[in-house]
Amino acid sequence: MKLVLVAACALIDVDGRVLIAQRPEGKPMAGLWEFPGGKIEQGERPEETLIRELKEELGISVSEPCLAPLTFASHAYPDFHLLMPLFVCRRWEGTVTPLEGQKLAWVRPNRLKEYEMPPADVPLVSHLMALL
Ligand SMILES: Nc1nc2c([nH]c(=O)n2[C@H]2C[C@H](O)[C@@H](COP(=O)(O)OP(=O)(O)OP(=O)(O)O)O2)c(=O)[nH]1
Repeated sequence: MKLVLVAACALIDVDGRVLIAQRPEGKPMAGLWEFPGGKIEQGERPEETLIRELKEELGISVSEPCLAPLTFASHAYPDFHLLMPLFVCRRWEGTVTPLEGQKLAWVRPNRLKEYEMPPADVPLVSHLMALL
């Protein structure tokens, strides 16, 4: 079974809301809501992946000390096993902008369950609720 490493980040605004993004049409799991992030590339550390992805997807600059590890997902999809650390970040520079045409939503943790997420993400929501 292929092991896929993905780094994900819950951005949290001053009101304690969490940013989620809708996976676009044409991608696997299209329409589901996920945490921003992406696959960890060869030679990258997860923090570097997130700094790169948050810039590419959302146009914001994040510095490494602002990325705090929260928990991780370990989930068997039919065709690969996902190992995904989830960081939280409360400070960034710039304005969150959907640069890849994705829909974004700022959601209170107790309402995250109203948004359908990939199965790997479901256990992560309670960790966010406990944090916030
Ligand atoms: N970014 C992110 N990915 C997630 C989450 N939950 C979850 O199962 N995934 C999965 C979906 C994908 O299989 C993988 C992330 O890959 P990706 O978004 O960089 O890539 P992709 O599926 O668009 O595929 P590709 O075109 O880059 O090959 O992790 C999540 O909360 N955030």
